[in-house]
Amino acid sequence: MPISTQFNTQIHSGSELSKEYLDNINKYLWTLSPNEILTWAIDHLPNLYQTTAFGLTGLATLDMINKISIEREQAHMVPLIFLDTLYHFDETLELAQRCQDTYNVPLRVFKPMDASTTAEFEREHGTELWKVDEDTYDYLVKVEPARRAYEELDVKSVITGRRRSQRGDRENIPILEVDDTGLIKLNPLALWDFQQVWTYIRANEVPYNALIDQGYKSIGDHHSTKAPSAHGQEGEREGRWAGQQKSECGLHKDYFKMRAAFMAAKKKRQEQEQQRHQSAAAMITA
Ligand SMILES: Nc1ncnc2c1ncn2[C@@H]1O[C@H](COP(=O)(O)OS(=O)(=O)O)[C@@H](OP(=O)(O)O)[C@H]1O
Repeated sequence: MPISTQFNTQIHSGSELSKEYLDNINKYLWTLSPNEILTWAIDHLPNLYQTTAFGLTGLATLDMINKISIEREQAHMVPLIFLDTLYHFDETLELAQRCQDTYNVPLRVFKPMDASTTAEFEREHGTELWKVDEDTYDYLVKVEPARRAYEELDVKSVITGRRRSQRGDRENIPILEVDDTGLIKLNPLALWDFQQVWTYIRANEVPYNALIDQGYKSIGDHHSTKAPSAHGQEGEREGRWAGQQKSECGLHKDYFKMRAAFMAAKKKRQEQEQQRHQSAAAMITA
């Protein structure tokens, strides 16, 4: 693929990419196929990883990267990061293993900081934290583990499975962006719709989640992913946080805002706890 000379230089960090550069490169990447976008990214982006929950978009991307690696006679060129929230369906965990076996791809798994099992997490935070305080839940199971992964692995760029046709906050996502921490994010299939992804998966015999055959289209934590009705799921992400305003898990929101909200909620909980202790102590001494 002949790369426009304007974009044929190695990128070292997100902070060097101006808004003007991002506007221009997005116009350029827009003209390329996902395969060409990934090839460009592999050759030009620093410390590149793929972050995936093994959704259909991520799986198609994984397969494309695998084909590029085979063509270059190299081992799989982009390692995976999976954030294990401890509430994934068994089918998702099984798929993670199947992908590792099929593609021989390095997989790094990150769990919440203070728990490696659901029982441990629930001992610390109660049995339904996602209902009681969803922002704290998102921070603990996705936002903080992701940040820890990026720091530990010195990740400078990540590939995500977000697409415009998933609507909501994703309606206008660019192919290349830089987040508030300076992390470069590549959304190589941003312009594809569900049908294009599904056609690719079938045509290339890509492994996929067994729940898809039961009508699910987007799969997250089991407690917030609704089973499809008899007619299946119309909107691609309608089964996620169904009936709630929410449509994102926090992973793709501003990190510093999410952290500030988490710290504020923690401080409030500590103050309430302290007040309860003081009232209890006052009652005993009265
Ligand atoms: N648990 C976990 N681990 C690693 N990466 C993850 C995770 N959850 C979301 N993602 C990344 O976000 C992409 C979109 O995911 P979803 O559509 O499921 O939405 S959400 O992020 O959960 O709100 C998703 O795309 P896929 O690769 O298609 O799964 C990933 O790039």
